[in-house]
Amino acid sequence: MSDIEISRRRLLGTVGAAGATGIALGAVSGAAGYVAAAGDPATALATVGSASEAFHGEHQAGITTPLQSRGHLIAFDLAPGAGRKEAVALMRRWSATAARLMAGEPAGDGDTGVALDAGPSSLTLTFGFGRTFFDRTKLTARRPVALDPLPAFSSDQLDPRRSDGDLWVQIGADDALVAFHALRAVQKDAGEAARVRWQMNGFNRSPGATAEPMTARNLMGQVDGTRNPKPSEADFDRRIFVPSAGAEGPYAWMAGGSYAVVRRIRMLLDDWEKLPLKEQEQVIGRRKSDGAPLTGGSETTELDLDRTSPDGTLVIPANAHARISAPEQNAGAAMLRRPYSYHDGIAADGTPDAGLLFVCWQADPLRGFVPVQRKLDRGDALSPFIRHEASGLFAVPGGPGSGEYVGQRLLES
Ligand SMILES: C=CC1=C(C)c2cc3[nH]c(cc4nc(cc5[nH]c(cc1n2)c(C)c5CCC(=O)O)C(CCC(=O)O)=C4C)c(C)c3C=C
Ligand SMILES: [Fe+2]
Repeated sequence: MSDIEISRRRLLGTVGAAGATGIALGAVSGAAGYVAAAGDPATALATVGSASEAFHGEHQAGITTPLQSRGHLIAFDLAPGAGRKEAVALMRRWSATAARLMAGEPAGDGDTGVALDAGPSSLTLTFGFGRTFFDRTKLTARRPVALDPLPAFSSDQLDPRRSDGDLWVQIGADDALVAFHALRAVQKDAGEAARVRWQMNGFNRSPGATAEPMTARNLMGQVDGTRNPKPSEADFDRRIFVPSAGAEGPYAWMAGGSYAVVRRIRMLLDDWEKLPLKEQEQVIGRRKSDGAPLTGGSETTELDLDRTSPDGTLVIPANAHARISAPEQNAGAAMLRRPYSYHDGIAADGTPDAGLLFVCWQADPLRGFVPVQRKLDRGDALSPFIRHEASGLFAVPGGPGSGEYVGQRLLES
């Protein structure tokens, strides 16, 4: 066992016990620590590092996991000459690394030490296969129809170099160093087998930044995620995950899996921020302050899509984003949105290169992203303020069982 392994294991053991008594991680690692009484908001801050997500299970982690504060999305292409054999070895390496890192252990020999002193911090690594992966590995017969290319949308301005890819990895963590540590480990594990095609880095609010857990805000300042399907809802699994029951035939390997649509959506913030508050609210159909529908109530109140003002106009405009994207307006089409914000500095034209790394999950993109985006593309009031710049669609297999690696049921079928 390396020195790094010993010190991280020891630390985690201590934090596990400390979490129960409310002692901050900082106190354990020797930084300026404090003792918080149970129920004190400071207790929540103290537990950020010690929270962990399971690597094994029916579904991969990072789908229903609450939004983490840091994210990296990376697509890889298999190297020239690499095929199924190299893909198997790579998925084995990535899975072993993910299992270790998510448990708060070092990556193995040659660990960079970047995550030393930190707990797992809700780290997740989620792996997916793009359409081109199946040709490269001669598994075309096992490629699901759901991976057919997304249709072109009239407002798309997609950069092919930052789109698609053979393999996709989503990394999320509630600590920037823990996320970066995992990113480097994944890149190193790729070795000679795969090359980075594109990488995007994102963020969300840090846990503990608000007095109580709240729906996230995006860089336009809107409360974003209110009407996401909830795991407690009866139809959640059916909407988000490929059913396990009766899964057989060439696509049985996707049982318990999900399809991720990834869109890098630039926000034209200089234009948006000039728009008066009232007009911003009309664009979405919800209040900016608390996310409540313009028809009243609180964030979770149902939208009253039929309500009109005394002058006869709809209170939630016909082209409001929340109206157009609602499942009731799209034959029930729904998806789990799990985005990260991004900011890559100032573009050549002097405007912020910032927006949303929109990631959404569904059992079938044709009953999730595609019909909703078709509708939005035709008349969403938000369209003048956003630009879709990159796109990807990935088949994300179910979670690995004990002793399995991610994608084993595809690669060894
Ligand atoms: C095709 C799918 C969608 C894209 C692309 C999209 C981009 C996008 N959305 C916002 C901000 C908000 N979206 C909201 C709701 C909402 N959006 C979609 C789909 C896409 N959004 C759905 C399915 C829903 C839920 C509709 C419903 O069930 O009623 C909201 C309102 C609050 C909420 O429910 O989350 C906001 C705000 C931005 C800024 C954006 C691109 C940058
Ligand atoms: Fe939206």
